Amino acid sequence: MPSKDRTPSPSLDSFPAWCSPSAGPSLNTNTKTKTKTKTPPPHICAKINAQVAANPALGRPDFDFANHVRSRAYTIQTFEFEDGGESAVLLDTGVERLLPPAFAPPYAPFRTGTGPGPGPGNGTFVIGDAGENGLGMFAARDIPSGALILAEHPLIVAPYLMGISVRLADVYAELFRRLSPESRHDLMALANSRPVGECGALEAVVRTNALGIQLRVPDVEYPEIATHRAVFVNTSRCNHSCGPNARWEWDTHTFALYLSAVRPIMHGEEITIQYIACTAPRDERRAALEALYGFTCRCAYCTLSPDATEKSDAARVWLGEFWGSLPPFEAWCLERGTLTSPSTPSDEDRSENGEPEPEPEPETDPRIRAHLTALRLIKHEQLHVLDPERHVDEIAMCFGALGDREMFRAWTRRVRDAKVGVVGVCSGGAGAEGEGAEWEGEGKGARGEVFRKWLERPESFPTWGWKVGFRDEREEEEE
Ligand SMILES: C[S@@+](CC[C@H](N)C(=O)[O-])C[C@H]1O[C@@H](n2cnc3c(N)ncnc32)[C@H](O)[C@@H]1O
Repeated sequence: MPSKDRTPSPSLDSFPAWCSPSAGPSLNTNTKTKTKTKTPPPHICAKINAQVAANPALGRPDFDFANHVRSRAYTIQTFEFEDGGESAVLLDTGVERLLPPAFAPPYAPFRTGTGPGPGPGNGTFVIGDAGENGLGMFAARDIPSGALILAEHPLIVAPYLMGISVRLADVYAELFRRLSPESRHDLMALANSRPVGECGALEAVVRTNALGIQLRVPDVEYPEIATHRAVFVNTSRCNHSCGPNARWEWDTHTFALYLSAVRPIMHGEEITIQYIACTAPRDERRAALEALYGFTCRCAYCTLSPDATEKSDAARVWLGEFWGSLPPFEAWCLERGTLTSPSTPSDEDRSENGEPEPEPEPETDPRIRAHLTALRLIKHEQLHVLDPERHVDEIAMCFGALGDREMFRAWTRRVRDAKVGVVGVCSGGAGAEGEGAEWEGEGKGARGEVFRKWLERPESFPTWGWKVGFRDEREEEEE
């Protein structure tokens, strides 16, 4: 039961594009040109290289800005979508070549925007007052875990790092000029948290509201950072929480973002996302949000008592390192390596967040114990963005490998309920209002069949009895 790997949304740094005059490729707004360029001054390259290397979200410790600039050429254009949306984009010509000739329609009910201020949303969310945090997005109905909240195209997209010799402000001004008056209005109505005078108003709005989307950069001599800044009318209204109840995913095929619930969200509850990965300790998270987005996080997980913060930090760091330190499933089947569990929060702590996961039996296998601990900590820290289903999946696989019919069936039912019974989209569609709209499941047929087969005949599960088999073989060898 392999589950889909999700990469965390990368955070955005705040250093300016290289602005040295007449040394980088120029911005060509009409044609796709490749300009021979001089290498930027070494002090600029060194500064940018250091900043990229220091940002783990970019994953490029070896980045070389001089090479990057030498191989760059950009186009600037407006995409108009059949659903009425529009995006003004500045793209590397290599990125642009990889885009489909026409974008597929979004996979789901779509709404381009709700206007600049508090508004009706799409029947699933509304934009409203979030107190000290300004405006925010709120659930306009109960939203089940896994359900899609909205899909939307970005208003503006530009590379995070531009090897370009024009001022960043001019790039954004040109993108802005290409938008319709409504889109310009929506864009400039978004929040601005940058200090006055740090940069122009437009750039400040982009920096405050941009999410880091990934657009692959192909066939260039020096493959570069795929992170691009993208600003959205609605999703950019979502405030950050270190225990968010929603996640967004970018899809290049439809050139759209999909926002979905990671746990049930109650009617009226604020819909939050994470701007940075939230498995770092509190002080690191706060410092990153301060540096990257210019605000001090006020979420419930950043304002715990010192004692609770210490426990929360330990749990988050442990969860963040979990998959990297877990020996491969096959190695576990061969009994090579285990993963030790950290100390877990006490029962009283856990009761705040609903029913705790059941304590594992003392004789439970260490790998299964570790997954159970992870599930408990995810629930306690409200870190459902970390995919609790992945742990449920693995627990079912482990019980399968151990040949434990009862537990395999119990956990496989949980996997099935999460994957098959799960809601997909709000069938009321864009603009559906009131109680009439229903949540539809997806993929019930074929996937449901597979689960039925495994539940009826656990031996048909691909890795059934593996661990027992290897143990028996070893015992025979030893004899
Ligand atoms: C992308 S905007 C989010 C929408 C914004 N609240 C609005 O009024 O449009 C980001 C800004 O919202 C505020 N914000 C978001 N999450 C916050 C949090 N957890 N704590 C404090 N301020 C937050 C900060 O001012 C931040 O710069």
